Amino acid sequence: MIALAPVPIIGLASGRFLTWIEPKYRGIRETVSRLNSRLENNLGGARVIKTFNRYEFELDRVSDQSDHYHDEKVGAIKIRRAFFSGLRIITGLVFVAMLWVVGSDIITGSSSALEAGVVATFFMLLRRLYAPMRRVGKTANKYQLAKSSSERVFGILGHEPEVTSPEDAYVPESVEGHVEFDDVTFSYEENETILNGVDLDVAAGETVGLAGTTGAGKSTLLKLLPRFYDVDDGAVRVDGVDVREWDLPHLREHVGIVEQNPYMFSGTAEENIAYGDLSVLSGDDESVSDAVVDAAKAAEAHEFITDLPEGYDTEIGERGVKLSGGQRQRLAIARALLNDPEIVILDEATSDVDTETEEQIQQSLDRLTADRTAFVIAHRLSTIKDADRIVVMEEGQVAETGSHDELLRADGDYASLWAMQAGGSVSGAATADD
Ligand SMILES: Nc1ncnc2c1ncn2[C@@H]1O[C@H](COP(=O)(O)OP(=O)(O)OP(=O)(O)O)[C@@H](O)[C@H]1O
Repeated sequence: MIALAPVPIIGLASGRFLTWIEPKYRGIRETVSRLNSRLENNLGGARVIKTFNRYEFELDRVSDQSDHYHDEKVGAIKIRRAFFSGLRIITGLVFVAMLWVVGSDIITGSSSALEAGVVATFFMLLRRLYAPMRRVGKTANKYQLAKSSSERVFGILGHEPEVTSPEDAYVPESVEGHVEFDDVTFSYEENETILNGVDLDVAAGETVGLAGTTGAGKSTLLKLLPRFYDVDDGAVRVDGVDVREWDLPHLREHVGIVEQNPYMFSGTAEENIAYGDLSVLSGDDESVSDAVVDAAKAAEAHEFITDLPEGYDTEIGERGVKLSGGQRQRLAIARALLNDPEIVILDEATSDVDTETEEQIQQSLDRLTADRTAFVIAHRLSTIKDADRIVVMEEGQVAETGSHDELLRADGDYASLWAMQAGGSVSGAATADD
């Protein structure tokens, strides 16, 4: 009975231990993830930190997070140490008590059943009984540690995407590229309407330029087309079918996007262009795919790529850090050309580049938008001057539509934006162009 006395005590203590250690382990996971994201931010924003000389500030913020992590970790270690030491003390004390009782029995000869050899064997077996009992505690500890880690992992894995394909999704045999925004209302946050009743019918093959003051909702409107978000009210239709009824991968395959600051993966120039259509990669390291070269030529990117140290095989580094903004844009246009979508979205593709680069990008854009439905958001109005139609957005609504000449004659928002740019307050490009 003395030998078995620790069993219920260890069982109870293990139960208490689990409830004490659980919040500590969860705290450790949370603080370490905050510390990691702070470090990642610092690495990603290293240039901004250097520019503003914010070493000390960032060091303090990292130290703060590091201290929180340290405190949580030390808290867990204290509980763990108390628990495991407690287990050893309990089993040790029982061992001593057993020695005392049995030993004195043998010495005094009061128990005829106990011989020294039997007692020695009994104590050896007792050690074998206590070792797994202590292991129960260790297993409980590992279980709790794994539980708090897996809660975080499965929390992410189990996250349901808000935008998914419906059952019996629409899969088109061919796509024309007719796009309708029908009374579209949208907000990112509740009660903060960003788009308010936008109506826009764009024929297949038409090029629409979007203009308007910053924050008017131009980018947001176009994010609804490949379903990065869903409308709150109204509908976005492609070829007469609501995008929410489309098979999502098919929809996105037919909508190409060139962002102002396109993302480049670490890898070669060829691989980054081929991302638009991975089937063109032959797997042969020696030769460059003809389709990639054709796309690069159409995007005015071939020349600078062949000037790179290893041409198309040059590693352009994580996020394309070895390329200029204009070069990255042309690679992104080549990537989109290779995918050959029926609908393209170009978001402010010509801002922030010099005049020569702008001309090259303009040429590649013209090739990209030809024979496709195209939406071009541009801060430099010269980029969209020749669009079939220009849509001016203000405060989440369509304020004006028409051709460049019609809008100038109407003397509204577009005319004043144009006059402002021609006056050189935004960029000199419009002046030169006009
Ligand atoms: N992911 C987001 N979450 C919450 N609000 C957002 C998000 N993206 C944009 N907004 C808000 O939506 C409004 C419209 O932004 P949007 O980027 O569509 O404007 P824009 O007309 O394209 O502006 P710009 O010409 O400066 O790019 C802005 O007030 C912006 O703060």
